[in-house]
Amino acid sequence: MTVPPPGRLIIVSGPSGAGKSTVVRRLIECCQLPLELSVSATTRAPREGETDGKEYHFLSPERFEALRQEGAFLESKEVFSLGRWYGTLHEQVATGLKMGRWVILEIDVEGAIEVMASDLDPITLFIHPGSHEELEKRLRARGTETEQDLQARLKTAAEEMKSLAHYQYAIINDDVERAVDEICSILRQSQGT
Ligand SMILES: Nc1nc2c(ncn2[C@@H]2O[C@H](COP(=O)(O)OP(=O)(O)O)[C@@H](O)[C@H]2O)c(=O)[nH]1
Ligand SMILES: Nc1ncnc2c1ncn2[C@@H]1O[C@H](COP(=O)(O)OP(=O)(O)O)[C@@H](O)[C@H]1O
Repeated sequence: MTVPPPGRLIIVSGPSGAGKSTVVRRLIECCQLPLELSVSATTRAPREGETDGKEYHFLSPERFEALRQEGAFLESKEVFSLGRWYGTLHEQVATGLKMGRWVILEIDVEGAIEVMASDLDPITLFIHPGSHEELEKRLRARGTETEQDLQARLKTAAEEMKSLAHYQYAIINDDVERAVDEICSILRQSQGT
């Protein structure tokens, strides 16, 4: 039996609305690397069109807390201070890496900094939309948040921008295909490192 080459961990952070999910989805489709998205757990409600187990594992707060107590999470955070939790499951990451996959964590800055301090040696990318005005425009156009949620996301975005220096690469998502090409090149260059 052939042993697969070792996997890599990739962290993608950036303000809500920057286009992380859009870019990551396209990257997985078109970059010729064994990429896979780590499906996080969350206590937030599914949006229209989201499926349990695909975008997230949607859990009750009780179930999430039980998993946290059991140590099932590599990291977990209350993002946006609205009482909703998000967490990366150890198992998702371990299984992917063991199979030689390049596992992508789409996580907030606090969670990312915690993983950066581990021995997992992630490639770290921070995606941003170019300006705060553009971010607000995208969030409003997406139309998935209440006004309270939207304001919390914009406030957190301003904070998250201050952490850009913690990341190896800053990507401006002004154009999805261009951003995807840039990230794909970065990942290809890091092959073998
Ligand atoms: N720490 C941590 N943050 C996460 C995780 N999953 C998602 N997030 C963060 O939570 C934020 C909100 O996610 P979501 O509610 O899906 O909204 P969206 O990013 O605006 O589509 C994202 O921008 C991510 O940065 C996770 O497993 N851990
Ligand atoms: N380069 C871009 N230019 C314009 N709109 C974009 C771009 N990238 C993503 N979007 C749109 O912006 C919104 C937020 O993108 P999304 O991928 O949901 O962001 P995030 O995952 O960072 O919260 C979506 O409606 C998406 O279609």
